[in-house]
Amino acid sequence: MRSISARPDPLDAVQRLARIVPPAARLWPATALLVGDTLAGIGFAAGISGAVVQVAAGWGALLPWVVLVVAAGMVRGGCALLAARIGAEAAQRTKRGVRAALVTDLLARAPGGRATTGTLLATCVDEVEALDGYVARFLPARSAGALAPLLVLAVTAIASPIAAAILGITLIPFVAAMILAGGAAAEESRRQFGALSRLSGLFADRIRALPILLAFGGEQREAERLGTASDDVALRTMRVLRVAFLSSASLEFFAALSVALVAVYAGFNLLGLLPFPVPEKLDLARAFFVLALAPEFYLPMRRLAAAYHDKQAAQTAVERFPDVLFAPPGVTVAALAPETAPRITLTDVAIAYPGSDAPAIANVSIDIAPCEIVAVVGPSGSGKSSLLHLLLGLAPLSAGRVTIDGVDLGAEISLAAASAWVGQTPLIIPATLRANIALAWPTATADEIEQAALRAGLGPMLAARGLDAPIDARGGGLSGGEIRRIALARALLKPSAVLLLDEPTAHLDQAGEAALVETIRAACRGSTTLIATHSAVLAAIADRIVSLEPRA
Ligand SMILES: Nc1ncnc2c1ncn2[C@@H]1O[C@H](COP(=O)(O)OP(=O)(O)OP(=O)(O)O)[C@@H](O)[C@H]1O
Repeated sequence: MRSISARPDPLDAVQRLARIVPPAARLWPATALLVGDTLAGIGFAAGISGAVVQVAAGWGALLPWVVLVVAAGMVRGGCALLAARIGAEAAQRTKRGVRAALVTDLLARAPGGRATTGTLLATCVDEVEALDGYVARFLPARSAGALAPLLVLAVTAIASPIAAAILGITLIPFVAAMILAGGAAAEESRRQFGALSRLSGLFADRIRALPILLAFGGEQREAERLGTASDDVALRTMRVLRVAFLSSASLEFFAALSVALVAVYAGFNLLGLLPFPVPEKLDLARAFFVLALAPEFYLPMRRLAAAYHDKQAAQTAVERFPDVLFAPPGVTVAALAPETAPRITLTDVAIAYPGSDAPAIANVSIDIAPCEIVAVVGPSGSGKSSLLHLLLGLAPLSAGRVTIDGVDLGAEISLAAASAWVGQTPLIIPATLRANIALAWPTATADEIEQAALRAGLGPMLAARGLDAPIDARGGGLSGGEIRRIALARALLKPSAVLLLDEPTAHLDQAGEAALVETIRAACRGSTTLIATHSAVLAAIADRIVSLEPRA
């Protein structure tokens, strides 16, 4: 059995992020490097203060401090570089995993729903990209931001407890500004994502529909809609930038204020000019040390503040991901894959699509013996395709029971893995004819693909253009009949115990249909087969004909 989908679980953005990104603890090498950067910063400050004190004592006394300054500077550069690389690699892995899960979900998804191809594309490309900064920068910066300032505070307190107290007090407005800016950024970021997704969706869908738009003269109207959507993105982006600049300006202000206060205190203490008594007397080395160290106190938090926007963007993005990505492990939809032709039994089956008032079919009972061929006929809209989709897990079973060799085909089990399927609107991918046919059975040999193509009646096309003829995403250069034949070649290629054929001879002339009917008759041998058709010639090859009545 194969896991193909899962039951959604209502989670908020924070819980969703926790499900799909690596825990911060797993980014410990990047965090350790950022803390290492702070330790090197302490060494740098010690080197500066030592050098200042020794500057009059000559090169011999100065040299060790200069070496300390240079070494600390190099360590800082190395730490920053390595932390960025580790974070980027973790982000890359996360994005790859999420995109793979999203695409798997989209491939297993029933057709329909409100999301368009364009918006789904925007989710897979742009919105997954929003996880990059969160994993690469925010998570390591958050852990380091909790640890590194405490280290600096402790070392500062050893040199000057009052300078440490000044740093601690100025932290209050800094954190308050961070929280306020974060809240505003979240809202703007959410709006920007919505606008970006609308634009990407609109653009991708209009490009796909370009020939139709041109044919109906709708290009001007659609160009205007795209223009309005782009203006909206530009406006939202400027608002996000405005909040980002305002918040970073306010944070820089409090950080600079804190360094200035420490500088004034250290200077006045050194000169003995403080207008109030303090329980410590700083010498030049300690005064310089606390002054050089003060910016280090805010550096990890400024790094965190800079990455805070990444967190908001990631939270907004995960809110838009499909619920199925966050299902707890273990709850999955499985695919039945019997190796020999199974008995398929439908008892009082009904299919009601979400949002539809009337069911597409109701009270349908059919018992199909192993290897039996059943033709399903009925007027347009009577539910023939829906019946086939039900077995593939693409339509909901609303009432009744479907069993495959006695095993219930419930909401969580489909026959897709065991079936060869010819749908009414076959998917054509922008690739060669060979790749399009091999889609159904990627491990097929070149000879098997060619045989399937010939049996499906693609001989003339093969002779004229060959199996490596390129096909575009719209199936340009293919006739309706050729697209049908490609779909049939796929079904012939895939070894399967169940054949589900939905109008396989539509778009074919009489001679073409007659030739294909023979191929289909041969292909059905050894499989349990359901054929939805309007063609009396095709229905005639069936062992039994089941007629569906139109629903009022
Ligand atoms: N995904 C869907 N969501 C909502 N309604 C649907 C969906 N698919 C089909 N329907 C509706 O279910 C009914 C049966 O459609 P279905 O395509 O199964 O009929 P059909 O007999 O195969 O028609 P045709 O012969 O024209 O192919 C129709 O009223 C259709 O509008």
